[in-house]
Amino acid sequence: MKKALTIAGSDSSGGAGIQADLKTFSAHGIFGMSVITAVTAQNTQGVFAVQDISREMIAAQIKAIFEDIEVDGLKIGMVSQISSIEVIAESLKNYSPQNVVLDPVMVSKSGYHLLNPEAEETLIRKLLPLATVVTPNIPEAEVMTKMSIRNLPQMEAAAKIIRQMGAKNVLLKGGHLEDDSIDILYNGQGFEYYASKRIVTKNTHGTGCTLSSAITSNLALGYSLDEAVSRAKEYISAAIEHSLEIGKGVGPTHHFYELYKKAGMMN
Ligand SMILES: Nc1ncnc2c1ncn2[C@@H]1O[C@H](COP(=O)(O)OP(=O)(O)O)[C@@H](O)[C@H]1O
Ligand SMILES: Cc1ncc(COP(=O)(O)OP(=O)(O)O)c(N)n1
Repeated sequence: MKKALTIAGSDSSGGAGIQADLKTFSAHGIFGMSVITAVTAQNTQGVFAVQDISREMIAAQIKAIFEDIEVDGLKIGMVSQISSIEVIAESLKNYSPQNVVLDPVMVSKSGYHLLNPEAEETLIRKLLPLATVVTPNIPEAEVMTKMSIRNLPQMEAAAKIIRQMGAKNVLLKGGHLEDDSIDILYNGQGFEYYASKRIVTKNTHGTGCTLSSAITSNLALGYSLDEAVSRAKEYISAAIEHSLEIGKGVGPTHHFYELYKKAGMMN
């Protein structure tokens, strides 16, 4: 059985973070493991508190896994502060992990700064070079490039700049634009495009986490990056199509049974 690890924050409401990642790994028939970087108190209406896990405990979790278990795919999600980023980068150097998907989580849809803005530069400098692919959304790409992104040509220009910052591949997600939802992958030579019809729903909590952990799952299963993204896009589209009216705010995507069967059967 293939094994994947998520290094990310816990979402008490289960829609994003570690919880979304583990559900996605399971749906793909992957054995999921976690290193928790922070515990958040959040629900469909907002983020109310965050407690960071100490750098010693983050290092100990990473060591415990890598010294014992083979990791076929690694996703890095919410990392809130400079010291956490530094310890993750230092620890991972000992293990040279393959198939690393970096979701540079910065601000939740409810507007909470999950990454301390002071840590943005450290995240780019320390984690980007470790990533097989980095998956910013439009606001994250705007922070990274300091440019405004409103259309496809601007997405392409931003992806080129982010790759120059040290990522091997850049998947810039278009979920925040108004038109059809198009994600673009840049590998330094050319672009691949992954388009889907915009699904009209308010329930999109955890879309970025789900997409990045689906890519990680597919890479762990041995798919090429292009195939991994293409399959992950199918997965997230179905999970949004069937998203749940849970809570009073932005409900979560749904890793429903048929989707488990589909992702699993496609293995
Ligand atoms: N309303 C939607 N309809 C279809 N796909 C969507 C929609 N919203 C987001 N997506 C897709 O979900 C994935 C996550 O995108 P995005 O919402 O931009 O990221 P994040 O959750 O990090 O803000 C991308 O593949 C994006 O294209
Ligand atoms: C613990 C935790 N990690 C990441 C996020 C952000 O998740 P995302 O998939 O980008 O979805 P939104 O929260 O923006 O809806 C999070 N909220 N919590």
